[in-house]
Amino acid sequence: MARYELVKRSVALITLTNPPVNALSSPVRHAIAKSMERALSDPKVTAVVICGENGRFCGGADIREFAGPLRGPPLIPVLDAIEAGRKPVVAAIEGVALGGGFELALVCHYRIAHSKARLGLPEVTLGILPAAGGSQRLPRLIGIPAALELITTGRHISAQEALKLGIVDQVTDQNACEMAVEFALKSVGKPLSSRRVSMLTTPCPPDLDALLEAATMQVKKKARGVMAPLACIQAVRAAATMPFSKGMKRESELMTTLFNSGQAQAFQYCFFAQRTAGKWTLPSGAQWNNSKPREIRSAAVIGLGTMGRGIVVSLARVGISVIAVESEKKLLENGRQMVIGMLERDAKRRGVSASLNLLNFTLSLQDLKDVDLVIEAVFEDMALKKRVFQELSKVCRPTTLLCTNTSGLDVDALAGVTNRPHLVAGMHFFSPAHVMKLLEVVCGPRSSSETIATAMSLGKKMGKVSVAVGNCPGFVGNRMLKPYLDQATFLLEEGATPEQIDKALEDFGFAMGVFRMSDLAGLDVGWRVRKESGLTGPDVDSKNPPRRRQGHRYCPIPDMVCEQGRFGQKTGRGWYMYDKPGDTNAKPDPLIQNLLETYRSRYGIQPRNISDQEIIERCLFVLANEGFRILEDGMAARPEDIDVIYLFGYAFPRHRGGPMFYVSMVGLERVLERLEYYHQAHPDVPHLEPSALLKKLVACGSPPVQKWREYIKTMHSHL
Ligand SMILES: CCCCCCCC(=O)CC(=O)SCCNC(=O)CCNC(=O)[C@H](O)C(C)(C)COP(=O)(O)OP(=O)(O)OC[C@H]1O[C@@H](n2cnc3c(N)ncnc32)[C@H](O)[C@@H]1OP(=O)(O)O
Ligand SMILES: NC(=O)C1=CN([C@@H]2O[C@H](COP(=O)(O)OP(=O)(O)OC[C@H]3O[C@@H](n4cnc5c(N)ncnc54)[C@H](O)[C@@H]3O)[C@@H](O)[C@H]2O)C=CC1
Repeated sequence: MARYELVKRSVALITLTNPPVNALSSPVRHAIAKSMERALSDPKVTAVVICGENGRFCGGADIREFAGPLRGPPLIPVLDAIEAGRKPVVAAIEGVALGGGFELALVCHYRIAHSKARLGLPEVTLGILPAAGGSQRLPRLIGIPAALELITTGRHISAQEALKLGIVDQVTDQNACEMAVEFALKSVGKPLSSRRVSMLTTPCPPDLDALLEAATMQVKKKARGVMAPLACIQAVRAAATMPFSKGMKRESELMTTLFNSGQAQAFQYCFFAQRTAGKWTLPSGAQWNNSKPREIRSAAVIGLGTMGRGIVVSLARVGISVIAVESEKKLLENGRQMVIGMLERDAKRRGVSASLNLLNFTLSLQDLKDVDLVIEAVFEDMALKKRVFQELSKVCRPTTLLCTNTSGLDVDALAGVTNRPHLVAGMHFFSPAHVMKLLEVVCGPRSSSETIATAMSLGKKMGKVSVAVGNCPGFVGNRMLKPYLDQATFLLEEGATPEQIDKALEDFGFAMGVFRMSDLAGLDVGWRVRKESGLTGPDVDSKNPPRRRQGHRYCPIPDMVCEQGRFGQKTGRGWYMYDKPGDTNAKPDPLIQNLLETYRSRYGIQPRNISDQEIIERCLFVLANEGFRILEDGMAARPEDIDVIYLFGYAFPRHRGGPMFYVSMVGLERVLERLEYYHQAHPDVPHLEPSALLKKLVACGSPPVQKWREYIKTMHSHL
């Protein structure tokens, strides 16, 4: 787990050998401790270099070990021994030095980094803090403001920035390890006391309290209810106000609190869930590691509306040439201006030049003869989409992949009108498509493994988190959203207000409650869908029986809001009122209060006090209940995929781990019991009826979420 060799006759070279990221697992910590002992006790050795195999210094603690009790030597004494040693130790940083890996570098007396290396303390993103001395050493090395920013955000920095901040001593374009050996030889005999970071005094700014207060306000605003950034600030305060040994004690206490909070488990679950989601499988046995994606050099996007523009930007900025198609000259010109503006702003932000030369705009599908892949993003209208796919089928070469960005229509029905159903799949982006990280890759029953591999790999290339899902109405994300939104409006009928429901969800951790979010997205979108599916509109008999449509409870309040021309932020009125159209500051609107009161009295509904607990349970348990049904139906391969979809597509709070992880933490038995209770109270809401899988899991002793797959295995899978 670490190789020891003597180089240049007097330098002990310790190479961490724990692929893929040289994480500090128990055997690695053990090997470092033993190697250091050997180097310090060998009189031939005058200096030490620590590096990592395969061009990666160290990715930090082995996160998998956090799930169990500590085994092997604890990290802190191993690090302390390096710093205290009487021979100079140089860290040769290539690839990454993250978390415990960065802390390992901080105890070395010198740090040499390769110009492409990235450094950081990402612990906060795992719900913890740098607890192997990082929160105490970094402020001593670079001062409070810079350390505070790095520790509370977990941001990775470049070697150049690390040099500027004084974290590394030298940056090289050459082999960092060889440079470090030369550097180590030159350091022999030089005094080490000023190189021991723990011995430095933290440079303390005069306005320390104000600085920490401002940081506290900032993190509270950015990450509602998340404990780790606040603990990071307290640890940095300790570095500023306490001697090193006391600061270490404080760091350790804060770490223990975070570890026992449940939030750390949720964050760490998210880390692995995100990586698991890329590992797709199809019923044919084809999967991520046995299917080859095609390389996509050119693509076309049809429709330059809200979604199409963002998709064009996502493709062009990773070097794919794009032909963008619209139906009318004016719309094409408008789309062109928008896309160019978006690409230019994006390039400016990233400090690169905009790849405008990759763009072509046309009104004719005939121009798509030679593209490798097409993404259709026209209106959500099956007849229109079928016409487009038939046309594409004729125009594009037979090997071109045809994808649709539909948010819920039958991908296989579209495949069926083409001459290449195996090359058709869904690529469901989220709005705004150039910003949102999620991509649902919809696998139709006839999509080939190469098609899925290509869509997944293209998603990755565009920087998306891609999740393979089955072909059912709404796929995974939107299918689950419907019962969640329904519950929110049922709660309005029963006595709650939009403000109350939003506050409960925001206190839970969502950046925006369901009504504020709907105002942002636009209320007309859902209204159009409801009209098209016959749930509302002039032809629907809304009185007979009232508040029931297509056999189930139906809440017409969202339709009534839309009938008043209130489409959300863009019209300056929605569930809330805004000072002017486009404004984002939502204020409670007395007209909505009136509407709700009139509605309740018309239907003889006695409003009742609804607790925040009921809001959370009804909205989120029903969300997860649909997730269980999706797993039963084989439309998602595992609960982790559902959670990743909700984390990246619907901003589910990360410290709750996603809807499926959240209910597993609440306890499946309790969730089942509450769903049964609510279903009894509202028998006309089928989504409240506990799913068979939830019942099965409870009957099997409520296994942890990572084990659910074993119970789903026997069921029919579309993935
Ligand atoms: C009271 C005292 C207590 C003291 C406690 C001390 C506590 C600490 O010491 C604190 C810590 O370090 S916490 C860990 C901090 N490090 C990180 O957050 C880095 C996590 N990794 C990354 O960012 C990327 O993998 C990275 C940028 C490194 C590489 O990205 P890539 O895209 O190239 O590769 P991935 O697909 O992300 O990863 C490849 C495989 O490696 C697994 N992995 C990565 N980092 C890991 C890590 N740190 N621990 C365990 N497994 C890790 C990853 O899951 C993936 O596995 P497979 O999916 O199975 O291939
Ligand atoms: N808006 C959203 O938040 C999301 C929408 N989607 C899906 O993306 C698709 C597009 O939605 P939006 O961009 O919101 O719609 P949009 O109404 O903003 O844009 C659609 C565009 O397609 C163009 N178009 C229509 N027929 C065309 C044709 N035959 N050839 C070329 N262009 C044509 C229209 O002129 C319009 O500019 C829909 O299937 C929708 O369900 C998916 C995810 C999120």
